[in-house]
Amino acid sequence: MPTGRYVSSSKQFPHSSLCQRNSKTTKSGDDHNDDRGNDRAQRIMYNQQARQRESMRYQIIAAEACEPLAKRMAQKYPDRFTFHPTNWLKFPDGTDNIEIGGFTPVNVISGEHVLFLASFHNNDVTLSQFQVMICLLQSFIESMTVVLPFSPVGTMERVIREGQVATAATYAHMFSSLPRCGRPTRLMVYDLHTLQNRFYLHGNAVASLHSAIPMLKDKIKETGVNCVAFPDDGAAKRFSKMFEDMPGLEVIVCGKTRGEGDTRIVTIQDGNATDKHIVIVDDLVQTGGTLYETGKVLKDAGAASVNAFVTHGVFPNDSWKLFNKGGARACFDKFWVTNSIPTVTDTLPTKDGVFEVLDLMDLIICDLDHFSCI
Ligand SMILES: O=P(O)(O)OC[C@H]1O[C@H](OP(=O)(O)OP(=O)(O)O)[C@H](O)[C@@H]1O
Repeated sequence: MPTGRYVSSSKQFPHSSLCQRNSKTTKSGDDHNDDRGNDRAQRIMYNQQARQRESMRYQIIAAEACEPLAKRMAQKYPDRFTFHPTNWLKFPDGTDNIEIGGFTPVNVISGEHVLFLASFHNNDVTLSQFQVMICLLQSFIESMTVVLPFSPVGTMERVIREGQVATAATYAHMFSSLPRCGRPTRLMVYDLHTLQNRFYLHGNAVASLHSAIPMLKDKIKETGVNCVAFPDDGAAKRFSKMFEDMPGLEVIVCGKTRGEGDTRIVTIQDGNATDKHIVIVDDLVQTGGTLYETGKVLKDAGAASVNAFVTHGVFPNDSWKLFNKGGARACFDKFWVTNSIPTVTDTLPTKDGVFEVLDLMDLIICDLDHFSCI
């Protein structure tokens, strides 16, 4: 049973290398500013607040698909996270019969900071999770942070005909209408399709936007990749600034138009692929048409090797099979994807060397303490 909201300083969360990259807030102030008394006092206060945030402890409630992640977090940092399994049951008529963990035999949730690990991989589980979020927010909790690594409706943010439903906006409406526990719900999302979607939230929910690109940068340093390629202008605008601290890394920007079905027409707009070891970077893969056409164009232009990275492997209808060894689109040496959609990436074959699933756990834990990482 938790004994307080914060762990003692001797049990603070140990920084991972991912956190150290963002650890400006926890470093002591530079001496050359000592003469500016106000600045120094402000900095000390800021650092104290940052340290307090890093030692904040959370009670974890997780969607069924996120239970393995919740267990791993609690196992690795038991002073910081306590996981309470929830019974996601159904009545015979298919309606929810849920019992949230941590309330019986003793209520250890009320008065605490709750971390809700969410996965919206279909409408049924999404509705169940909204019901649990409402119930938690009505249970006198101190705060609620929802980690939804992949927002599946991110691409449905606009309509071209009256009557179509922009589900990015309607989901945001549902989040915004959640009860308030005293402060707004923090919604942590990774590599949201379009950044402006954050402004669809209002009222009782605030978006906290994060990126998995730091994990790709580690892979670039480990391998011989010396060039990043963006399949379209949107991806270039979205991600290119995140690589500015890697001097020597070449950049290629492509242009994409969509045809019928999964037809994509890709052309190189800027940059030279000759003899480069390239990684194509995008937020998500669905049919794989975008990545495949980009890979083909880069190889035709003389690339020495081509790899792919996406944060979200959506892969409807097992479209990943085409990229696996022997598949009709097996054009990548490595295909990196995070486990933001565990129901999909847990099924990816990783033994034959094409797919590598990057674990978001340490990044999520680090990002809990750093509010703007885009
Ligand atoms: O694997 P695929 O089926 O090719 O889909 C993946 C592509 O779809 C999305 O872009 P989209 O073309 O929707 O961008 P837009 O918002 O500019 O239309 C996403 O950013 C990828 O580039």
